[in-house]
Amino acid sequence: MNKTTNWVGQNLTLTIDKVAHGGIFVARHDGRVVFVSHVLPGEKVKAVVYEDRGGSFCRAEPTEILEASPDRVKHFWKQAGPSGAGGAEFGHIALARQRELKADVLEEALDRMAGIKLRPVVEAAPGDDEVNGLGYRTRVQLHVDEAGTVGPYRERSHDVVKVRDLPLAVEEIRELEFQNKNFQDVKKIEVAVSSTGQVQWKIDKKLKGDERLIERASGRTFRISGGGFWQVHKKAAEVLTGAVNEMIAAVGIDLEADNLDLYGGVGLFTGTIAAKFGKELRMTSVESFKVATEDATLNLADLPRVKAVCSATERFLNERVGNLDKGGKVASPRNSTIVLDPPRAGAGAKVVNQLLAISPAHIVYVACDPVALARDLKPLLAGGYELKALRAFDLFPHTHHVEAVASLVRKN
Ligand SMILES: C[S@@+](CC[C@H](N)C(=O)[O-])C[C@H]1O[C@@H](n2cnc3c(N)ncnc32)[C@H](O)[C@@H]1O
Repeated sequence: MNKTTNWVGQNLTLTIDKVAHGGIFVARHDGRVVFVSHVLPGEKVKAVVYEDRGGSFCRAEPTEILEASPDRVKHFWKQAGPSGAGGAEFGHIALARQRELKADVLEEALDRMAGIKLRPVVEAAPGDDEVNGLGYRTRVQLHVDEAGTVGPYRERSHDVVKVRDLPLAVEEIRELEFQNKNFQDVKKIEVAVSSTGQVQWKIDKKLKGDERLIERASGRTFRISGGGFWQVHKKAAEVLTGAVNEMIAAVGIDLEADNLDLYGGVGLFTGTIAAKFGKELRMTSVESFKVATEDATLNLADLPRVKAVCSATERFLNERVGNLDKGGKVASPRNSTIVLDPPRAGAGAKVVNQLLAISPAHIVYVACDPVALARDLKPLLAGGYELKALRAFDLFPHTHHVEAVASLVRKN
């Protein structure tokens, strides 16, 4: 076989080398890379190629495990696995080993993309080990097919898989048993439950149940109206606000400075930073979704020097950078702390350059994608910041996702 032959349908015998970003594993065959799902490093497998667009790599899934890794376990979800229900692509791996693999991905991304040499520890959320990392999702998206069957999509497809249970969902969602009901003329069902016991679901965007969810985290209450972002794992808000506050405590915060909470959602970080460091905190939460900004305004209403602004981060920072050029009416940004928690794609070059122009004393970057984080860290380190601390959390057990929080301090 060579590069000019399309390998789709070929059953290859492969030895798996290492994990790659995105929940897949790397093997080599006949001079090409084969990305294989549902396997483990060190395993010998037979795998069928399902995608080959030419070039240096193709994609395959296992048909037979010839030599299994000692870290392979029976998948907890019968309908998952190769070409099965999506969303539990690490479910065949012992939980502790899943975290090592996530650490491998983060370590490699930091080294390759930002030149950072660091072996992160991926920490479990409290209580997860006791329940094998199940029952944590407070938000679940299900799809409905033409026959009315409700379930997750089959991986790499838009086919709905009939499942009997949703083992990653919290008890309150599992008890609703949407997956055992039949819906006609519906496409999508989104379910969310709050830590204070409310249940909300949307059937093709039509809201049912509680109109607003009330959440508690790190000593504060937050309301979230339909569509607003809230962290998925039931312990995520506590874990992430704890990490952010710990990093801020280690560096210190100037409560008078022009502190910012970028991609602020309903005000989670602003509220919990104020709860820890004082209600006199000056901070602006910047969020592009109007409904979430309205929630943030209410959630932060008791904090006299806090503001929630509805704006794209890029546009907001543009104005701040413009003000610097004019001598600036706003409080000095040089002493400020900026927390940012962007979507999966990361902050990107434009926002990173704006941050460098503002040059705050401390940047706390909350990231849900290790590669996007590493890509954004590189120019920040080159621009005069030092990586003071980095913590990583397993807030999506049985998937490849990993959350990281990085603390960057201006060197001079
Ligand atoms: C990962 S969530 C974090 C929200 C919040 N920090 C939290 O933990 O609850 C990212 C948030 O950024 C918002 N967002 C997405 N793109 C944005 C942009 N360009 N500017 C400002 N906010 C944005 C989303 O609506 C979402 O609320």
